[in-house]
Amino acid sequence: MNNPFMTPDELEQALRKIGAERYHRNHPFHHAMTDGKLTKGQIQAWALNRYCYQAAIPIKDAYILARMPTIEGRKEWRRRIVDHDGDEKSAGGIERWLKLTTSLGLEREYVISMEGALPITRFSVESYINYVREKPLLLAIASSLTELFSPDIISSRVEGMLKHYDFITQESLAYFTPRLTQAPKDSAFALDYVKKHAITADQQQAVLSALRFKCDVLWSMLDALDYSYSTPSHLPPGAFVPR
Ligand SMILES: O=C(O)c1cc(C(=O)O)c2c(n1)C(=O)C(=O)c1cc(C(=O)O)[nH]c1-2
Repeated sequence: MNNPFMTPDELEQALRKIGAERYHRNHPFHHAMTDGKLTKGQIQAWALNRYCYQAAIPIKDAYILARMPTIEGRKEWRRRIVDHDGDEKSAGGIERWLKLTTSLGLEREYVISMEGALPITRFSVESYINYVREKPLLLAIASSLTELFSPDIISSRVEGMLKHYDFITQESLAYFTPRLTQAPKDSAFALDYVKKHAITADQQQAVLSALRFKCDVLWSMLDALDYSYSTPSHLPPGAFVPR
């Protein structure tokens, strides 16, 4: 099928439509979380599995950084890595995520080992890293565009969790506060890049499928949690068992 060439703004609209339909904000597990329907064990499992994603982000960003041809682009992508890994002055996002898992009663070393993560979590995260490593730079950058939609899900998550779970505090959710300013900065750069560099109809279609792929990564991680922790007998061998 021949797809027509879109203006950059039409491309942005098409990307936003994908987010509206496929972003993990629409997942039943997210709704259960924000409606106060999850047990502490399910929230522990979510935080433990999500650690794998957090830990992968600077790795995939390093693959992008290595291929960025401009100083401006490298500076931007280096900042993203520092946001997650931290520097001499401040702890990064991964460390802040570990504060959350620790506050939930999970042992730091156990979380970092990823031993208790679900197989699908590991496969999804690995496929994201591989995607970024193997695809052209344009698509690697496009796959980060789920961040266009993350401030909204983060706000609803934080609000819902603080309202419904007495074991969650503002402090334990501190990971998310800087994300509300970091993510718009990240996604503004990435969106601008994609709008400028997707210059054929085929490239535009590829950009859209990169975003669909990334939505699938996030969606499958919640599918796995939903399936495995709704019914204890669905737990794969070796996975974290809530006590
Ligand atoms: O809380 C969320 O639901 C959520 C989603 C996403 C996302 O949409 O990929 C990211 C984050 N958080 C996040 O904290 C983060 O640092 C991040 C980096 C990226 C990326 O692909 O480069 N996505 C996300």
